[in-house]
Amino acid sequence: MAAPDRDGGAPGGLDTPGAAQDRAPSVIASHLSITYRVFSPGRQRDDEDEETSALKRLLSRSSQGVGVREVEAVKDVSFVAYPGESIAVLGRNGSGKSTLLRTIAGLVPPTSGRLWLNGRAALLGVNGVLIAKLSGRRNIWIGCLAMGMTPEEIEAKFDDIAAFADIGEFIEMPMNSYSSGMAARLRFAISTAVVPDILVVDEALSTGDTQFRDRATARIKEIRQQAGTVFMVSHNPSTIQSMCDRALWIDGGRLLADGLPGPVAGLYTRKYGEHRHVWRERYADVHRVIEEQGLEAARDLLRKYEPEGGW
Ligand SMILES: Nc1ncnc2c1ncn2[C@@H]1O[C@H](COP(=O)(O)OP(=O)(O)OP(=O)(O)O)[C@@H](O)[C@H]1O
Repeated sequence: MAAPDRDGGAPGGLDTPGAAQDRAPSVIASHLSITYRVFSPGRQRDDEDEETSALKRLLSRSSQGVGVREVEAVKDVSFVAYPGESIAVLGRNGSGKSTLLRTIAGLVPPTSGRLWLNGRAALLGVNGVLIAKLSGRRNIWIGCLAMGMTPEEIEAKFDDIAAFADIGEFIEMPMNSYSSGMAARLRFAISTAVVPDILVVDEALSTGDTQFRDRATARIKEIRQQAGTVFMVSHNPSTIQSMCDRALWIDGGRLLADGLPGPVAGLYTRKYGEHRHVWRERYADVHRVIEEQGLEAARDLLRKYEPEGGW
């Protein structure tokens, strides 16, 4: 398939970053649309409970009240990504970011348009396969096997994964005894044990302490240096600026802008102001600082966030 024009889906008119355009693209999305079909069980009779009513209508196959609703989550999105790029996907709640990323990771099929991947894509996060009542050690095995590693590869990488997760003796304890930060570190360590050609990160970096974030950032840089392409959803402007060299702004399922992270994040912020995601991240930062450095440090941080004219 011929590569579509790089600016084809980015009516924002922003300069696109100077990626390694002499290299073959890693991802080409051409007029990509993704629609969910949601079964809606229709109206419930007054004299029946919800479950019975839905079941009856299902079994009777009556068309009355039973419907399929379509949700167009991603609409006519086109872009070309290159190895070594780290691309932030910005957008409000429900704008289609996760759907786009899940499609890139091969988890949701496109409804129309074309998606071409040069290499293996992996969604960061092995949540679905890990078993909370089993130990970290067992979960490393389970997660790595699920990612297609051979037992020999797991043996060879095991110590590195455990060291990256930095959970000490907890490795022998069930995962449900971990703090959220420990669990996040373990998941991240497992997920990045093999370097995929295309890494898809959906909010994984919003958990964990500052130190872990730094290590996670370094690990993502390493992946990029090994010629991987990274896509990540982030609502945090500083993460976007420090970790990404390109940003896609998805609004109502459409690609509104595609360009350097600064200008795209600037446009986004101008349209939506301080979106509540930013504040959610800030609250999380404040809580973390309280735990790690105490109240006084958290107060300093809050002062930094204080809007002009005060609270
Ligand atoms: N599995 C699903 N079945 C039906 N509709 C879905 C499904 N997943 C998402 N949607 C719908 O698709 C649209 C896009 O959702 P998506 O999760 O991709 O947005 P998002 O930008 O990632 O949102 P958020 O920032 O809240 O995570 C929304 O209207 C959502 O309700």
